[in-house]
Amino acid sequence: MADSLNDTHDGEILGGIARPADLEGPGATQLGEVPEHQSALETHTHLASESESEHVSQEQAHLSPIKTKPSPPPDSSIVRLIEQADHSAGKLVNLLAQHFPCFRDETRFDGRKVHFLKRAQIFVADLWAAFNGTGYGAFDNIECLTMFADYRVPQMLHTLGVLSYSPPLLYRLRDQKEIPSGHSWEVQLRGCSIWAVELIRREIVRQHPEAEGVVNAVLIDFFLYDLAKERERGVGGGLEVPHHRTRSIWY
Ligand SMILES: Nc1nc2c(c(CN[C@H]3C=C[C@H](O)[C@@H]3O)cn2[C@@H]2O[C@H](COP(=O)(O)O)[C@@H](O)[C@H]2O)c(=O)[nH]1
Repeated sequence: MADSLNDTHDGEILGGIARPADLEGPGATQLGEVPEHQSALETHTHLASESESEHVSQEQAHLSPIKTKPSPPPDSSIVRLIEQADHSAGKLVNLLAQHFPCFRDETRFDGRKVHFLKRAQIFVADLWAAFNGTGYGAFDNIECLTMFADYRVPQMLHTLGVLSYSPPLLYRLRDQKEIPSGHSWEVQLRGCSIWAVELIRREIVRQHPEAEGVVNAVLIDFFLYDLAKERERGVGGGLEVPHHRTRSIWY
């Protein structure tokens, strides 16, 4: 799935395993090494062992004290970040993930790192939608965002017959038992939803060439999410199976 995203879109799609080449920067490289509880901007510290401490204190006796300047607090003012992104939706997503650990929605699948960045992407899409693509909501490449991989859209895609589930997964969903965050099923539900929405987008464009550059994953996601909410209220036939249950901060 991810390889095809990469092959066909030249790394433009942000979610899934693909990561846009033009968005890789020092921040992006750093992300992989920063534990979730530690801000990417925090200084790396380590607790010295007892022998190290002794060694250090003997050495320090011969050295003048080192004056360390406290590092300035990170400028994570949201307007500054938006300006820094320079109208690139992908850049803003990565800046948000870099500055706010709670947006750093990344996991591993099949030995590879996967960047979903759902909340960072929905932030940018909200900005785009709320400002109607102008001012702070003006982005040159809104089409580089993926759908927002959580639990409503996969449920809707399944109800529409776009996604089909293996029997063990179906049992788990019907039982409404938890699927742990990062479990292969959860990652596949999210990843396949991204790919399914991309395939829907391509099919729309194939049938309506004038929709190229107009229809994007954000709009398809908003449509499917609203549809899922309607179906939940019993409008239009309900939903086939319950949505997956995962406790996580990433949705
Ligand atoms: N894929 C996708 N997920 C979406 C939305 C929305 C609705 N849109 C706006 C809402 C706030 C932001 O400003 C969004 O633009 C909420 N959610 C997610 O559903 C969850 C809320 O659960 P419940 O309320 O029970 O459906 C929560 O994880 C939330 O992030 C969407 O459009 N697409």
